[in-house]
Amino acid sequence: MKVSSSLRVNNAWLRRQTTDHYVRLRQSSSEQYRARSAYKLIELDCGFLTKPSVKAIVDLGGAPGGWSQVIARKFGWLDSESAPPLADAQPTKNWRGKSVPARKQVDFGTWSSPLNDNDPVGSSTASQKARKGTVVAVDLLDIAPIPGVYTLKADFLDPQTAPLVHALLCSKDNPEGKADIILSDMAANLTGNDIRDSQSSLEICESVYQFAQKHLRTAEEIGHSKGGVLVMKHFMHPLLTKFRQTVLEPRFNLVHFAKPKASRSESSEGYLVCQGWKRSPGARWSTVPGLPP
Ligand SMILES: C[S@@+](CC[C@H](N)C(=O)[O-])C[C@H]1O[C@@H](n2cnc3c(N)ncnc32)[C@H](O)[C@@H]1O
Repeated sequence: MKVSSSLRVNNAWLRRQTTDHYVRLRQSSSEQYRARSAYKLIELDCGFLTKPSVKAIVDLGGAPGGWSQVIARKFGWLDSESAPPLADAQPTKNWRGKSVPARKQVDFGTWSSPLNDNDPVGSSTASQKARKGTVVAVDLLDIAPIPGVYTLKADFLDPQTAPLVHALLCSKDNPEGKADIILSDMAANLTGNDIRDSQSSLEICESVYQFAQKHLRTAEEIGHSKGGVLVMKHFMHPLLTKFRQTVLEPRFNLVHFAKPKASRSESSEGYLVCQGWKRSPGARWSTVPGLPP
């Protein structure tokens, strides 16, 4: 009997799904993570997610929401019914200065606020106490609401996106709109062309780094010693080691490659974990056409 190749692929996928430790863990655990990738972040976290000074986290490539669920849980949002006070809702204006109420279509994407619309401005002491931090998750795809998480549907590589992420980070406790931690699990759709795919991955890392240069907090006790933390997914690229050595290492106290156990061994993905963002300027870098060095 002839077995079609798509049937064979489906069978292999099914076999992998039913035997995979993390798929089973996800299905049996009470956390109800939306994606097995949640366990990658849990393994990558060397304590930075729980530092008391961490108040603002950006989750890039956040759909379907596994990493944001992990963060929301660490911040205490998932243990509480209460929403943050409306007084902290940002932005009240979009990047063009237009007023943007919660849950509104904006010019290049949709963002939704984690706020409870019925909660009047700063009215509830309980909600003040429950406020543990700001989470902004960005993806090309929809992210179903998660308590405590602003979700923004937009292309992070579009230059219009970064100002909106920044605006969402701004609050009365964080008027500069700095992020303590920037996470990127972004991956472009694979084309099957290894050179093109690894180039896209490096371009994504460069864009995330450029965002970090502007928006990552220095000097707080967060990662290794002081300063913000940046975690970026990457695929193998001939220039990756150079990028790490010339760009990341001069700007962070500690940079290491990590391959969490939850990351499938057959995947060439890995993560750059950079801790302790320093104030001093490092090497300038850009191979992305159109982006300033
Ligand atoms: C591996 S998934 C992330 C899984 C996520 N960390 C979780 O735990 O649910 C990678 C995501 O990156 C997103 N992505 C890829 N390129 C992007 C871009 N330019 N802007 C925003 N999101 C992007 C994809 O849409 C995809 O949802």
